[in-house]
Amino acid sequence: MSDAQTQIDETVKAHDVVLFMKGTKSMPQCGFSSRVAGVLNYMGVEYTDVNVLADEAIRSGIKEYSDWPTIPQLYVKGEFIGGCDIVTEMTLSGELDALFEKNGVAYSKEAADKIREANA
Ligand SMILES: N[C@@H](CCC(=O)N[C@@H](CS)C(=O)NCC(=O)O)C(=O)O
Repeated sequence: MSDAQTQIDETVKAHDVVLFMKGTKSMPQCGFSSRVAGVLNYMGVEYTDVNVLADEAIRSGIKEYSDWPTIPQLYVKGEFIGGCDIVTEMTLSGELDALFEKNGVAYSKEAADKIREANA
């Protein structure tokens, strides 16, 4: 594995929830990243953010790692979950709640319900 692949692999295995994004969770620099970070922030999920704009090798490396062409990318327990569209759909369908519950990731169900109510 290249250095970037090793670094990515170690990061997603060391933290329960990791979001590769443009910018940071407190200052996203792209609407798609902002949306996923916003959902996780609102749901009170503890997660590690990796700013791909800070490292070109990670920006290209994460696409190779997941075989997914875009950023953001959400990982739970080392597994690639999806980007903005998938995470949005999973939030609205309740699949994200189920995924967090299955993996013992703490989140606010009340906040998730509020997102669903607002988008009903
Ligand atoms: N439909 C995508 C939207 C994300 C997207 O299109 N990201 C683009 C623009 S931020 C991207 O990562 N392009 C490759 C790059 O900038 O390296 C999703 O669901 O996440």
